[in-house]
Amino acid sequence: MQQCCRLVEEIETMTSTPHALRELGLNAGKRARLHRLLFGHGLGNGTALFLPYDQGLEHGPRDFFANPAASDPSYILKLAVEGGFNGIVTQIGFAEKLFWDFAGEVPLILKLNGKTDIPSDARALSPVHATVEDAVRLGADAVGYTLYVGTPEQVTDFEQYRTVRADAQRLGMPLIVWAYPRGEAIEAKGGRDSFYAVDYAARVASELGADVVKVNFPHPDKIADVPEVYRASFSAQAAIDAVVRSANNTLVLVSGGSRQGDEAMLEKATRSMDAGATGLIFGRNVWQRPHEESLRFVDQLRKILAQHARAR
Ligand SMILES: O=P(O)(O)OC[C@H]1O[C@](O)(COP(=O)(O)O)[C@@H](O)[C@@H]1O
Repeated sequence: MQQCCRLVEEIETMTSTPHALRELGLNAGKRARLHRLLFGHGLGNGTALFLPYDQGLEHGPRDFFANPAASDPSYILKLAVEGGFNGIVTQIGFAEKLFWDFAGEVPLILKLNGKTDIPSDARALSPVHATVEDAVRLGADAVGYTLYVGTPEQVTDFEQYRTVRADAQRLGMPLIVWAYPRGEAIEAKGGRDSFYAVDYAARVASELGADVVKVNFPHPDKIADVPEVYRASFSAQAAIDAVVRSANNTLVLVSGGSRQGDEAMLEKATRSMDAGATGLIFGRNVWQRPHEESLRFVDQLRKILAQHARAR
């Protein structure tokens, strides 16, 4: 019994240490761009608030029903500038045709792959349709790649990812991996939001050389993989702490997900930053509401980030 309590205590005191940028072993280009993203925009304190805008591809126009104005990318760009975001994530189409209007005002993260949700997720694979060279040409400060961890297409995904990673390394472009567990095998092990799946995906991204990993917040009740001895004290905070630890020297961004109440989102944000995450990447929870309300919500998120400055 005593031994068990000691183990629980030891794990609980292994708090996640946020890494300083200079400790990450990045090449000069990656470090310069990440520095610009984290210290030259947003609050400029090393934390980040990113605005993802690829849901029109990933989910379809239904995501804009709650706030039809948000289907216009110019509306979102304006929101990103007014909200003081560290960057906006778009696919190549909007980056090519619309971004020039706001060039330099808000950093671009070019998403290199993406898919629709029309076919089932059982064999999910996100095809690449833009290159790291496109990102350089468009003045982007990072690229994004969705890696579906656990699907039968994982082998192809890893091969595709290898080329992107090598290009990003060569061109000094920070690589943000959307580490998303998917497929039947994952469902059988507790589901895409289980602790097992999210924690494993964070580790995979880190081992495969991601500079930044984007994860969903793990569901604290889905903890099948947590050793019995630790289970009784397992909490939402312990779950996200462990995920940040698994990401190791890869910076962590926590995803928003579908629209929830503000209280739940602010709690998720606080827990993530307390765990050592670098920042948040919230889309639908920001723009599926009227403009002024979006800005008020962003302001609350910024207050949380302001309390969690990170080292250079
Ligand atoms: O695969 P999912 O969970 O349906 O969601 C994917 C979407 O979520 C994001 O990763 C984050 O955006 P949200 O904050 O709107 O969830 C988007 O980049 C992407 O379009």
